[in-house]
Amino acid sequence: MATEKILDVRDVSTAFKIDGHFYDAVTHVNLQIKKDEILAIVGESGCGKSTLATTIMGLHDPAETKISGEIDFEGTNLVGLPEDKYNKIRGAKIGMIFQDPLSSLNPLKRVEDQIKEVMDYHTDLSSEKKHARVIELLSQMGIVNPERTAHQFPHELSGGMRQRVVIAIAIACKPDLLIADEPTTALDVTIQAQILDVLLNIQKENHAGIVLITHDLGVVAQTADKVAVMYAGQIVEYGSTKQIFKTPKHPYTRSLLRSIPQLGGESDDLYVISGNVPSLQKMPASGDRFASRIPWIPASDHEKNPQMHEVSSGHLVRCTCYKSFYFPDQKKKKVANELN
Ligand SMILES: Nc1ncnc2c1ncn2[C@@H]1O[C@H](COP(=O)(O)OP(=O)(O)OP(=O)(O)O)[C@@H](O)[C@H]1O
Repeated sequence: MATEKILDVRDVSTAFKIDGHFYDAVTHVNLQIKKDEILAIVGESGCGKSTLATTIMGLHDPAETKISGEIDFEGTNLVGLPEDKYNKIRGAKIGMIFQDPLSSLNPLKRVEDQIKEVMDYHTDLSSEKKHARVIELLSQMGIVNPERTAHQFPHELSGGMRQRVVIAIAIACKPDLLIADEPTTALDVTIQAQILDVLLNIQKENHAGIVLITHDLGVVAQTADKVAVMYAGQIVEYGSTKQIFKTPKHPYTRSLLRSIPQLGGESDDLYVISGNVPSLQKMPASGDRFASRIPWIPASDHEKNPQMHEVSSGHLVRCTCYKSFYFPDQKKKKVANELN
């Protein structure tokens, strides 16, 4: 069913143990994904995107990580799920594509054996059927000579081919949910476009929900249905791709959009967001976490305990500071206009 919800992340926080103390890398995140939907998670490096993905995949050491909240995947809460049960879901019902295809592949095994491995674990298909599926998957990935590629080792393939193999492994068992963490970042621009096409085709054919993690807003504009903008472990804005690109509200979203020339509509000048994402130990305990990077906005414009506000149907923004936000050069222009 096109509107079936497959993932419901409710109030999820993930904290890492550093020097004996736990610090949040992901703080009270809520998001949902339906079948046939692509949700993009965007934000600078260090905002917690990968941590959220690996939390959903259950890839954290429980001794070093504290996870709270609920991750409802097709009716099963993944938080605290025993490893044997997780193993049945990972690879079969949830597939993951990592950024660097070379480190995701075993250099000593032929492509065919690596794709078969996941089927060996999750299916009881015969060897012939598995071979047929390998060839089908490699063809679906746009590989022109799948029999040849199936017999090659990773080092014999280009970066784009390797990423196609990684995607083939991730979708071999037709997962309902695919998590792609920066799937095109390590590739050059023309190959990036081909890999995005592959992902879009998979979504059409398999009707999977896709969580696409990226810092590339161009990729988001081309592919996503919905966007979650993450800053310092929190989602600061959430909405349809159209809402986020046409009527961005949160100062962070507006700053990200203005820092890419072709999509930011507020000025011709390229904008640089000053400062850095705070480290986990230096995360502000209260207030808008982005406030220190827009110091010209008075503290009184920020909420003390910023909440998500629905500004239009399905469009949520953290903190009311967006109401009075402006970029410094916009203020100068405004004053100049008033003086003339
Ligand atoms: N295992 C860990 N132990 C301690 N801190 C961690 C661990 N993994 C990530 N972090 C910290 O958590 C924060 C979020 O990191 P994360 O990798 O999730 O961000 P990201 O938005 O995915 O960044 P990138 O785009 O660079 O992958 C960062 O401050 C990072 O240093």
